Amino acid sequence: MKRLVIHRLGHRGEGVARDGDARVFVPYALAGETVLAEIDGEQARLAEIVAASPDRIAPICPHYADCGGCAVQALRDEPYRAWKRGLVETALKNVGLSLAVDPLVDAQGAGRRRVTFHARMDQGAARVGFMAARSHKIVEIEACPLLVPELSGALPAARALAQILSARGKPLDIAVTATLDGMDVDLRGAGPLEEHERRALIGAAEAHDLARLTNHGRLVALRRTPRVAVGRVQVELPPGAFLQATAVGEEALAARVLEATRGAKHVADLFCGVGAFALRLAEQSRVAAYDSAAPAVDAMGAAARAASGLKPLAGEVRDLFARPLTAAELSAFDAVVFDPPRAGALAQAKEIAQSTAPLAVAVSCNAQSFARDAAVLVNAGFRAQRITPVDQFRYAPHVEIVAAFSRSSSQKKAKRSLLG
Ligand SMILES: C[S@@+](CC[C@H](N)C(=O)[O-])C[C@H]1O[C@@H](n2cnc3c(N)ncnc32)[C@H](O)[C@@H]1O
Repeated sequence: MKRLVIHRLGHRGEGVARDGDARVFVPYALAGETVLAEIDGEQARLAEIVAASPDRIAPICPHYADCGGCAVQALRDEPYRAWKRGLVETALKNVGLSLAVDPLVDAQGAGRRRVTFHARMDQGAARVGFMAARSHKIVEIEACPLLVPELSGALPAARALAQILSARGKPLDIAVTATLDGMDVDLRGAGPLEEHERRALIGAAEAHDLARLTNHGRLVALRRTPRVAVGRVQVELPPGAFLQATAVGEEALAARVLEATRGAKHVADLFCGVGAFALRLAEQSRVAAYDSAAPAVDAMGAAARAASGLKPLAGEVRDLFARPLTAAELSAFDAVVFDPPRAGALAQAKEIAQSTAPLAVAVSCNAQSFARDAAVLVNAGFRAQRITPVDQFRYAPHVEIVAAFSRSSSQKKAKRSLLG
């Protein structure tokens, strides 16, 4: 057991201490605290807080520090917000960008509208909950206070579904999304179902009033078609489709995307998903939207066709990692919005940099890949107008970012002559 002084909160939310020349990460310890910890390489297990930080508060959840979902729940609001905003500032500094970052926007709203539980089978019994941090151990929980009330039945439903498949002995991921029509559940890990399992799952879907149950995206039970509201439009959600974690988070990101692109006649929305931005953008601009997930692009298109008063919205299925929009293609747009997965969009950012597009709006769920892609734009003459961190994963080390980058017409002209 070692006595350690925590000097800062790291980017995964753990306390960072020094043990001689070595750096040690102590989960659940806060900056300024003196703790006793068991050290194992770079990691340490918090055994006792000898001197607590004045910023330490009681966590809201009894499973905190067990279930692995929340990294920082025992920190006062103000330092918590400073830490999250600092994640973005630090990532930018690490790529040589010293840019102003807005205060953190709280986007917890009514709670997270999607959750993935894990199930492990133990002698014919399903254990369902969250995975402990840095472990495959399942922590069985009673409820998660971060979820929307519409997901209050998600755990009992997940337990019932997992129990039906427990004889397989395979671990499962059970993704549950709250929709306008009830819970939409997608099972992963079971493989193809036997007929008796399918029948039992259909029974459980009825008993737990699920809107839809799919297995690896394949329909098991459809009781109501799950829809989500996107602005004033409704979208029929394809199984397993991406959705921003909170409704308020999606609105906060979309509001900033709309504000930045106001006045743009023709906008590209790259990595559009089911159209969280594209369907709203189509209220003010002509939009071309791209994503590699065909069901998402189809759902967005159907929603646009059913809506009235939207400007033209063209959806295209395209793998933007393998085949990013080229600089020449991008030059047709007045603004380019891109919202890639965690890996970021390096190839796409390089094409934006080479294009004559005057405005790029980056939305990201990863501060490191955001900073790397932002550096590509800034080095090509774009100036950051506004960088806003949005907190829809409260207590977790994830932060969403929305940032607008613009460049002057002389820089556009220089690019145009390069492109010929
Ligand atoms: C962070 S989500 C954003 C979706 C949408 N903008 C939203 O806010 O709901 C990232 C999207 O990238 C898509 N995607 C992942 N890999 C891709 C690729 N290689 N090419 C194009 N789209 C991809 C996913 O299908 C997903 O819809």
